[in-house]
Amino acid sequence: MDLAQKFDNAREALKCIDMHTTGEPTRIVYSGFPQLHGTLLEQRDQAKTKYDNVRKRIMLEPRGHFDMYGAIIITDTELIKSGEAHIGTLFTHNGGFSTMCGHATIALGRFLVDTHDLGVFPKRDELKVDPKTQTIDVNIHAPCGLIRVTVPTTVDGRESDPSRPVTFVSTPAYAAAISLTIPIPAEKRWVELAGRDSITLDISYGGAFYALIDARELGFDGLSKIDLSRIGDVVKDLKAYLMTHPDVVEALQHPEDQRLSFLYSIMVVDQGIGSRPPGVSGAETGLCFFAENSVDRSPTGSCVTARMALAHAKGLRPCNQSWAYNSLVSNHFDTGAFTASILEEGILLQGGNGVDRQAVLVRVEGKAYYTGALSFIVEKDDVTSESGFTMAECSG
Ligand SMILES: O=C(O)[C@H]1NCC[C@@H]1O
Repeated sequence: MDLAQKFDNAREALKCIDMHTTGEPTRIVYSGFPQLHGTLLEQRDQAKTKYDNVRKRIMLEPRGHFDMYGAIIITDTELIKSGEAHIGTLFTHNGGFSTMCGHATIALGRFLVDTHDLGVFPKRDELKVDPKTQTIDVNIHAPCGLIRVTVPTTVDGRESDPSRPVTFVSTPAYAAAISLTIPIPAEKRWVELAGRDSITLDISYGGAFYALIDARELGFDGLSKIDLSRIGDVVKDLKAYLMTHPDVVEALQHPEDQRLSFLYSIMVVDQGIGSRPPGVSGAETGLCFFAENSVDRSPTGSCVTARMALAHAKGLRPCNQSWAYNSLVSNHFDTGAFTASILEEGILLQGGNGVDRQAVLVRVEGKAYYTGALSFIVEKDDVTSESGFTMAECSG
């Protein structure tokens, strides 16, 4: 038997399609992940507590790597049952399971249109092509809520069209704290701060919470030339500290669900630079450290949503104005910026916990491409099969 076929047919095979969005990987797991039950957030809890070894197996080495990212296809959720969503997903990375991911949503959009196996995507036949725009709408249930994705297609709608961007509209986004001044204790004052004892940052929500900090606030001279490993060390240290600071903890209270109330990432921004696709009013660049200090190669779609909400709250971004968001990779290739605009403002999110927020709806667009297809198997005696590893663990 052909070896690839043998792996494909293995009972415990985890089957994946790999894609990338501006260089950021999405490993789409479409078969073989253990069965989960309940609401999507309950399924996320089960995945975390019962199957973290499977996540590690496919995210970490030797099958993945420190900066791998994944999306697990979920075919039964409360929003699928109610008819609002066509499919569900759990997002995963080097540290656990996240609540929203823009770059993976863009990749998933293409995958879901191109998949015609009803065992993988039972509602594929319900998708309709819009003859005017030659696009298909797919509603994806993510842990943060319903994401409306629009995928350009061929005329008959059987395949996605990679030459045009996928767009998505995430759940309502809002600025959670503007211009917070955070004192930095003496033992944490890394050299770049040059004696300053505080930094100023914003916190914004785009399906996950982001702390947004200008590179200069951290003592770096923008993002056009950066010591990646040094800024990574600074951000890691800072994130651990921020998570203990009462003003930050207060800003991270999500109005609807405590399971969404955590600091996912620090996004270091440089407003001054960035490649600028035609038709946008401005551009900026960000360097996103998320989960266990993974570096996003893409412009971070969920943070683009959060940054648009923040700029709107600061009075800098009116509805329908298009803005470009870059990563180091999109600047390097001068292509691949995500563009975004605000579709709706003044959405009131009323929390049972007394936290009310004024939110906006943001449309984000970007392109994703396929890189391959994989079947991961477990061989007897292979110690890495249980849960993979990171080099940091092995080096003590
Ligand atoms: O595009 C995004 O939203 C994501 N990329 C990796 C980290 C974020 O989840």
